[in-house]
Amino acid sequence: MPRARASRKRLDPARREAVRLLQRIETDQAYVNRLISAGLTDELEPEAGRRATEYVAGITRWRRWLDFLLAQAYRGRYDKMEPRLRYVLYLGLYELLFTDTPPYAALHEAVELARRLVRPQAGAVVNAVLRTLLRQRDFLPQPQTGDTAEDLAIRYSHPTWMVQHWLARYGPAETEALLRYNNERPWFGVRVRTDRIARHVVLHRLADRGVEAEPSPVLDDFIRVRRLGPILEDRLIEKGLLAVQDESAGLVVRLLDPHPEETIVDACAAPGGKTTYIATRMRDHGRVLAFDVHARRVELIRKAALQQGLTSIVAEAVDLREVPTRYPDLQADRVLLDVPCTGLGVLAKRADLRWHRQPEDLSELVQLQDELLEAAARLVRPGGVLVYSTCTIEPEENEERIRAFLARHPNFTVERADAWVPAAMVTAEGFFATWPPRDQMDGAFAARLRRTS
Ligand SMILES: C[S@@+](CC[C@H](N)C(=O)[O-])C[C@H]1O[C@@H](n2cnc3c(N)ncnc32)[C@H](O)[C@@H]1O
Repeated sequence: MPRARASRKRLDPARREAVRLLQRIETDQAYVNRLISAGLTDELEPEAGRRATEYVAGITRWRRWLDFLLAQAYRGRYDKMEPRLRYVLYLGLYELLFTDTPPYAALHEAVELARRLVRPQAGAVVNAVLRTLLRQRDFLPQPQTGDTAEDLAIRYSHPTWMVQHWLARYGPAETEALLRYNNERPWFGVRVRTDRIARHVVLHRLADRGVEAEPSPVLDDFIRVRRLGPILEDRLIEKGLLAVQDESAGLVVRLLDPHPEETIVDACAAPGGKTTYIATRMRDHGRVLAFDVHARRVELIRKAALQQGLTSIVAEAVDLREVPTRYPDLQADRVLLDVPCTGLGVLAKRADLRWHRQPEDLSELVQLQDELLEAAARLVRPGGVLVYSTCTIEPEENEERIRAFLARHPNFTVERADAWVPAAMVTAEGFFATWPPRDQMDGAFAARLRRTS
């Protein structure tokens, strides 16, 4: 009998693992990216591990929209549904809406998961809910709360406060473009050590392996790839030939424009993505002093420097605010201050960040950003350069910090970014600012300031 045979079949390990991970995320408040690197069951085949993490990342991203649809189709009290049944429904609906899995297979797998991981009768519930939504797939119910921010936040699965924030600043069309971008599979930036391997050689090698990749249109030593897996498997990173780095981060280093033989301070440096690019641009001649307050993260800078064969980098665990007193004579040619920020420019890459951020984070971070700017400014020699950068699109952490800083420090002036980065990414005030849907990279900001006296 086909039914009896189907239920004896082994459950698909990737889907079973996805349900287990969803449970861990909810009960332990675990971060998705940490789980993905450390939490997978050991005996899982690599392909199943990849699929499980893709399910979990996608479901995490789309959770609010999935909840909305499931609540419409479920005949009981959705808010009282047992968590495990909800995870199975998330997975089934996610597969139906966002993957190439044939609908019949997605439905069948979800029903089997419910029968075996929840209880035999739960299969019927899953079958009914998913079939209802499958029938409506081309005209799904839409939120109509009467509040534009709330409707967009549900439809694109973001917290309402974030959408309110962006609507007020960017208007509905730009906000919707950003919300869409945050849910799409982004390009990943990869820096090529072009002093060791030509960019076109890397592109050919990736093409041979069927990896979608293209040269960066804005940086001659970067490429963009749709999947990082093959690069990691190829061990090109361990060999020091490639580094995963968003193009927006690369452009910040171009804006700093370090030269050989200079003394550079990378003031908030871990894990060292920009530090190693700075040293590479200096052909490893000069001094790059890399500070970070977290000792464990400082180890990552050292590891990256070693891997990439860069000896001009000296990394130290220290709170930046103590550096001017610890090293009263330190006067650098250039200082990069890549501050801790809300990270709201990188939501496309970090599936769960949107759910961890709170509006209150902003005021705390802004205060720290001001303090770090004060310390960094004291490390710049007269005539030297200070670059302040973030990976957020929030003006409070960007333009507003620089305007306030300039009001306190008349001996610093803005140098327009046009000479170092594409003009389309330069604001009227001369700052570097990317817009993810337009530039197809993370949202980032940087200001280049010159100390005049
Ligand atoms: C945006 S990340 C830096 C990313 C890094 N520049 C890169 O490109 O790889 C901000 C860093 O600031 C560090 N940080 C936070 N508070 C600090 C402080 N008071 N002093 C020094 N570093 C600090 C954090 O540990 C974090 O590594």
